[in-house]
Amino acid sequence: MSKLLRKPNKAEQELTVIHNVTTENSSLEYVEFKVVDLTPGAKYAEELDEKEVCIVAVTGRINVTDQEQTFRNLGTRESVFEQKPTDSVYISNNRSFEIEGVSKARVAICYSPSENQLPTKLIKASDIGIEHRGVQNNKRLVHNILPDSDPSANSLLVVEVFTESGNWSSYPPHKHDQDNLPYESFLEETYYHEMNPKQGFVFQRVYTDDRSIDETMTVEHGDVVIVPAGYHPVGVPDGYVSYYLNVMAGPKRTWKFHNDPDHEWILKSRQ
Ligand SMILES: O=C[C@H](O)[C@@H](O)[C@H](O)CC(=O)O
Repeated sequence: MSKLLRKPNKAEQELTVIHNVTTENSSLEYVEFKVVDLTPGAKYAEELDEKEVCIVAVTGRINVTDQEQTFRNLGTRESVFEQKPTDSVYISNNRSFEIEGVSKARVAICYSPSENQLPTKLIKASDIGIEHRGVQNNKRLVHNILPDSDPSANSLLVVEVFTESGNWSSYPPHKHDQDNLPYESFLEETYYHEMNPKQGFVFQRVYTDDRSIDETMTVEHGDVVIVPAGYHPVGVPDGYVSYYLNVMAGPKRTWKFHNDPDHEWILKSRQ
């Protein structure tokens, strides 16, 4: 199995760590990512050092505290495929946090480096920027949870994307693996995937210009794909809807991607 593909832990306890992608157990240097499942009353707590987090109520309802403020009953959906934005909380470096399950909940904890402590921020579902991107078979719905236009974070970018049956996203293939602004930024990335129906799959290719990375993966419900570098398109088979949550981070908090020149004609042919 590809080293870029992570399968979910399927144990079921009060607190279950479904995924734990770290800079120690992956090739990433900026992005870290956890998915935890909580039953009602179960708690997950952590002390942050030089990292910031965005805590996303993926499904179900949670309480979140940074020991100074407490945000209660966060979360707006039982399934991501209700396709409505959800609540998140940004917490900066050198703070601690605790997440408590109010209902059965799945929570994404998105990490990146941070040295300049910023205020904790509730990112309300109602404040999420919604984008309908693409045309023809590249249509996708984007919820910008923590985009580079929001100055609330030091290095973290978080977005969730819905791609309908028979469509592609992160397509035409693009990459952001060069620290070369204004032309391209260097952002590592993780994808947390869900499928509807659950037995579905998508194909995701991660590849570099020199093909030193060239992995095409069959990605299933609950899988994580790690993108240390390279283009990273996603194709969704007929009959299924794809969801993924992206975490991005790098030396500069700017999302400036570069399209694969072999496929950029697709965009130009539709102008
Ligand atoms: O670089 C960002 C990720 O590849 C996705 O968020 C992608 O941009 C989603 C899309 O526009 O299709």
